[in-house]
Amino acid sequence: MKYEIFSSDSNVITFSSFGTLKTQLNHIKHPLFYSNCCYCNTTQSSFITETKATSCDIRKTLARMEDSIDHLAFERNKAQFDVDEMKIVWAGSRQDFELSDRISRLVASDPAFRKDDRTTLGRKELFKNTLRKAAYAWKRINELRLNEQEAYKLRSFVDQPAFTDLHWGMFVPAIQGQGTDEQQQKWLPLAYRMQIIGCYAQTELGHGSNVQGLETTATFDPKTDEFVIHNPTLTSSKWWPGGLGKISTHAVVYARLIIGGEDHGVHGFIVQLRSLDDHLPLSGITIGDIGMKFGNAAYNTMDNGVLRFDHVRIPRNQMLMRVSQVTREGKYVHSNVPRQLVYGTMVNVRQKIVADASVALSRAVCIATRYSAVRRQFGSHNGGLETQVIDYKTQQARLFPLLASAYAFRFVGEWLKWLYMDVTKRLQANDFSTLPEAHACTAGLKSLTTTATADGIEECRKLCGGHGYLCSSGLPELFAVYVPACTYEGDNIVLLLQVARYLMKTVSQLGSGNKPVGTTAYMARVEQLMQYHSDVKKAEDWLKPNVVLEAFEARAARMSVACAQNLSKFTNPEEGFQELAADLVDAAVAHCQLIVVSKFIEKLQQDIPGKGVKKQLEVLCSIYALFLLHKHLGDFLSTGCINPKQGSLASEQLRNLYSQVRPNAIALVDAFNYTDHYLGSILGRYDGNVYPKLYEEAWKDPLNDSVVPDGFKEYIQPMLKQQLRNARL
Ligand SMILES: Cc1cc2nc3c(=O)[nH]c(=O)nc-3n(C[C@H](O)[C@H](O)[C@H](O)COP(=O)(O)OP(=O)(O)OC[C@H]3O[C@@H](n4cnc5c(N)ncnc54)[C@H](O)[C@@H]3O)c2cc1C
Repeated sequence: MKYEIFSSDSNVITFSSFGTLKTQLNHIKHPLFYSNCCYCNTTQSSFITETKATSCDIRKTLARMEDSIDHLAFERNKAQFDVDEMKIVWAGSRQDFELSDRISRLVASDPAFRKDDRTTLGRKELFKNTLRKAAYAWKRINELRLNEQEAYKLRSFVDQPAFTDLHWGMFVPAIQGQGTDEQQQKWLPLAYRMQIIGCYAQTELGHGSNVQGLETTATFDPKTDEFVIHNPTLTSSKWWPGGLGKISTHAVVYARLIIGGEDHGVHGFIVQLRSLDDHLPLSGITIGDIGMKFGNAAYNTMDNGVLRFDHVRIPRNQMLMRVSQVTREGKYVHSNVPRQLVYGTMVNVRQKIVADASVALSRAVCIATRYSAVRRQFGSHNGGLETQVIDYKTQQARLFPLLASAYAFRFVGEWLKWLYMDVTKRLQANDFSTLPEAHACTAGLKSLTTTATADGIEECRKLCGGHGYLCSSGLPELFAVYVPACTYEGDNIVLLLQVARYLMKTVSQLGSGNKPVGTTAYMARVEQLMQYHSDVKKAEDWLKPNVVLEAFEARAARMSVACAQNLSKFTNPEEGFQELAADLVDAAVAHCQLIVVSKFIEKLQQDIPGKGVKKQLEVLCSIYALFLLHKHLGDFLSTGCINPKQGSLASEQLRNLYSQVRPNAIALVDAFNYTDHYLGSILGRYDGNVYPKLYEEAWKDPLNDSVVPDGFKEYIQPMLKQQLRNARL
């Protein structure tokens, strides 16, 4: 089909494949199309209009029209549920939805937050661009008088890691959690107004996971009533803290407290690093950035830093003294505030990481799902359309479990937020009974969700074929920014080993009257779970929440019990723990997967309004659980929880579920309500107008600034002309 427009400058503009032109003409009501538009009234195969507009006007108008076409409308029309209601479920509440929606649009519509050229910037330019955005964001936060939650949202939608993340996310909470009332009164108002900027300096060149191995010292000098902060070795240099390299004026520095030659272990100290006037490092301090990190742009917007102290003195009252104190006389005393309070802060930080995992995974899934509906490969008959790649069963089997995981992580994150509030309330009432379990549970969920998200983003990149590898797909940068989440705030394996220790302790106490609590409560039924055999007889049986839950409980309990039995064979339990570490990690993963599955099921027991919304969530919940069962079939079979036939029935059911998700896939990712700005992906554009935009984007690359590249004359021409021997290389 061919469409022609004759313009006043006698140009004929020809267009093909304008299937939706007619509806668009009615919608746009551009004066250009009011007269002589025979296409609107006839069914003939060409569209001819004469107009006084110039060809340039027409091209622009048609480009605008093209932009207003929703290429995914036919997919959206297939949805069997109320997307607006799902948006509210995803956001947590109507209020949360409205807040997110408002702030994300505010950021998206402000050209100062543009980020489409970010991956082509050099490090210095990129860093300056980050500083400008951070300062502008802070200005807008103040101008608009945003509250804490709104300000947090604004910073996240700006979507560019910056020193402010550490200031608000680590420095402020460290003082809130570990500072005395007096210290909080002194430092927090300065931090809240950003009159000082802080970071969290724990990790050293030689030690990260093993915090007790830190070497920086803080030696008390009773003569001057000061601590002397010092780095005795190269490996004791602080290394990694975000915001430290170039920006922070202050840091919470973790160092070994030494009094009268006695080592009292690692404590936190507030240390000023740079002058508040000229930003130069204070005397005795060496400080800088640790260098480029993985990926283009990505986390290179952050100044992760190196820091060394050469006998730097700070007043005694800058040790964070909520839990333990050093008196004027140099006595080390514990306050009456319990040490476990520190774990409360950790629970808070980790629950935020779990919430962030669902956001990062859902962004990647949104991009891959939309693009999979746009992309067509093979399957054309008689010149018809090729198959959308989302219709390939292999694509569905890779993509839909990730979609389900994004929802699963969203709900477990929501539950963790509740858990943190519950723990806080209990701590205030001096009830520490649930703290170890909450601590193990958040450590495990941090590990599980960040690992699955990092792997999931990479899978989404592959799901987008070659174009997924382009920076303009948004996926390489998303991956590069996200992947260190597997390492910071606790290496994921080290965390799983902590969970395993907690599980072994729980198993060892079974029958002792110490009842397992919270997420380990199922262990109380260990005898029953050891006898369990699934009674699944047909594929649909796997849709029953209780059937799934019992299988997951039995698998987790049996893996823990097996580890405990194997451990008991070792005379030295620590040696046994090291030897069996890989099995222990598997047991911890099984336990954490059970938590996610059970929290998804619990969510479905709530009243969820909106046409078809609950049904969709039920499908996703079953996909999440059965996908895990399929992936870890070896665990379920070797522990004897299910038999091979039941395993293949689960796979059969999974295939059915994928078919049920297919018509709803686009609407399910629309429910995340991400703006195109936030997604930052041409492949994931809401309107699905992928190809023209990819084409346009290519020409914006700095390499295309000139037709003949810089360097041609010196290096390529001599090669072509066989003159390399004389060339100055
Ligand atoms: C982007 C980024 C930002 C960061 N920001 C900050 C910050 O703001 N402030 C800060 O203080 N730090 C920060 N860090 C540091 C981070 O917290 C540490 O890197 C992290 O704690 C891991 O410690 P590590 O690097 O020493 O790893 P290691 O512990 O050396 O890990 C190396 C390997 O050994 C394994 N391993 C270690 N111990 C064990 C064990 N007991 N059993 C089995 N395997 C083990 C690990 O699984 C891993 O595979 C940041 C790191 C990154 C990457």
